[in-house]
Amino acid sequence: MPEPMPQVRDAIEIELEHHQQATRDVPDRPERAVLEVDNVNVYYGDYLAVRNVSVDFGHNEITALIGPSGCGKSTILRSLNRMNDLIVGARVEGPIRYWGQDMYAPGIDPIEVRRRIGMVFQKPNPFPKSIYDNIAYGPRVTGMSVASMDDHVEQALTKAALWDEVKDKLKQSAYGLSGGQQQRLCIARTIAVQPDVILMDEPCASLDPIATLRIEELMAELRDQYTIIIVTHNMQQAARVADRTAFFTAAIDPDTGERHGELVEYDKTTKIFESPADSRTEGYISGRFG
Ligand SMILES: Nc1ncnc2c1ncn2[C@@H]1O[C@H](COP(=O)(O)OP(=O)(O)OP(=O)(O)O)[C@@H](O)[C@H]1O
Repeated sequence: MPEPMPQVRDAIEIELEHHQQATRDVPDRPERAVLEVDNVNVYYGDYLAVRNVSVDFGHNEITALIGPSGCGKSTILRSLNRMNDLIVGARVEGPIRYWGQDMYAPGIDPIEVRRRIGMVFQKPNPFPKSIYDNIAYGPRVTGMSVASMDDHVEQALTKAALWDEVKDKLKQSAYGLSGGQQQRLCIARTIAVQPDVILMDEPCASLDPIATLRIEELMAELRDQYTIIIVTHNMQQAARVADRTAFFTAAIDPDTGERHGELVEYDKTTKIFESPADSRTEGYISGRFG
């Protein structure tokens, strides 16, 4: 096997060292799966975007989905809380179980699925409302029973490590916050409806390095209470924050010439970056392709 590019390798090794100091022991396999993706295909119209994906996401773990552009990371992420339902022509085939229940079964309310499995997007997208109302909105519209909305807002902002920065301006517009603060507000807004899984689609892609670090620290704090699944293009970020990593790629079907995304390898993050089982993973993490 050819030697990895040294600078990419060195950077990841430094992050892994940081990761090992900062994270707990991770069992070889998730002990309790919150979400089980069982041989799933996802289509857009007739196009099979991702095929035969099977993966169990562990409770109170952070899992990173990595891989080259177009391999289906966001497609899989969106299928984990039925966000693909909102895309015309998108279709998920095969069960995805949330605590053992097929979330695509008839009679399952997709709104309730999205309350329990929240999502944070690449670009911070606060509502055009005050900081307070951004947080209070979800509990109000879902009719959540909250003893004191003021306390509830404070708790969500505290969990998202934003309270101290905004406590004196709760009635001001969320648009007055910095990008990193807006992203933490969006995390607080997700937390406010009491999910147990938080999906993050490149949550730091539009943030500077300091704001990125705050979000990564926040993820580590939230892991004790939530299960986090993050799509990232940044391999150092995966090495820093994730307990487990799933590597996807896109392969061309020789019969049809179409590209389909597939899961190549899923394992503990240290294993993926230090001794991957598949040469395609090795090629990607060492920067030889992708
Ligand atoms: N709304 C859509 N309609 C049709 N095809 C789509 C749609 N969204 C994604 N695709 C296709 O599905 C495949 C997987 O895309 P997806 O965005 O999930 O990949 P990705 O790995 O998240 O990519 P990136 O890293 O560039 O965000 C691609 O071929 C893409 O063009």
